[in-house]
Amino acid sequence: MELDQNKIPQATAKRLPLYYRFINNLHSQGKQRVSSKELSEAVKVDSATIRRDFSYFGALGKKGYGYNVNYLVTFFRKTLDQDETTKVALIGVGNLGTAFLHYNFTKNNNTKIEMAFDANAEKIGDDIGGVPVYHIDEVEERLNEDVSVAILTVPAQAAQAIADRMIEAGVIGILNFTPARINVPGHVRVHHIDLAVELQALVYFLKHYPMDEEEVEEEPEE
Ligand SMILES: NC(=O)c1ccc[n+]([C@@H]2O[C@H](COP(=O)([O-])OP(=O)(O)OC[C@H]3O[C@@H](n4cnc5c(N)ncnc54)[C@H](O)[C@@H]3O)[C@@H](O)[C@H]2O)c1
Repeated sequence: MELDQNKIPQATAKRLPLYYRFINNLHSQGKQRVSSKELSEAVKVDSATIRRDFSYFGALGKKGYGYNVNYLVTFFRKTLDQDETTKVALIGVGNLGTAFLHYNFTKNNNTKIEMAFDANAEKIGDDIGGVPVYHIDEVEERLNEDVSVAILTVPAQAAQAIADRMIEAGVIGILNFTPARINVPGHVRVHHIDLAVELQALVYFLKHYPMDEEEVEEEPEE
């Protein structure tokens, strides 16, 4: 059941946590099997894509049976390294940042926001959703080697300087919610989440690829 990570297309790999969350729920409910149709409805990915994705995992659904939930759970846990918790730092405890701190990520997967930083003295010292908020000037002393991922929810104009600082402190993954494009060295991965772009994409897809209840067609790859 070994998986060569390099052979999984990136688009498939990105859907892994989504699949994992749902399959894990089924598993904890004691379900033994799941059909690609059920999966498709739950994770909102068309069933042809699911079948193709799952074939990369070596999970071949049987007609009239579907997929074996135990197999999938074991596989996803192993692949996503769910035994290990990834520690995350959040920078910018404003509207968006505060909402994230209240959201309990660990319920669904093993990432945990360990600490948060802000430049505003009024926000320092608070404990939001169980996460301590420190002054941004303490980044270097607070961030230890364990924290490898940072979520950026600062104003756009602060994004690059903050990213540089985080990387200097050992961060190798950045989830960037600011509209700013940031430059990073080659060993750092940035995922950019731009709600305006996502919304535009949704509207575009609604216009050009209207949903058809009978659909089995594949969505275009990113
Ligand atoms: N609020 C939203 O719905 C939303 C949606 C999509 C994207 N965004 C983007 O996310 C980012 C945050 O948005 P928001 O609405 O939470 O803004 P906000 O103004 O409420 O929060 C920004 C926080 O960052 C802090 N900050 C400013 N400079 C800093 C620095 N140098 N170091 C550390 N902290 C610093 C501020 O004190 C503040 O607490 C923005 O870039 C925004 O464009 C927001």
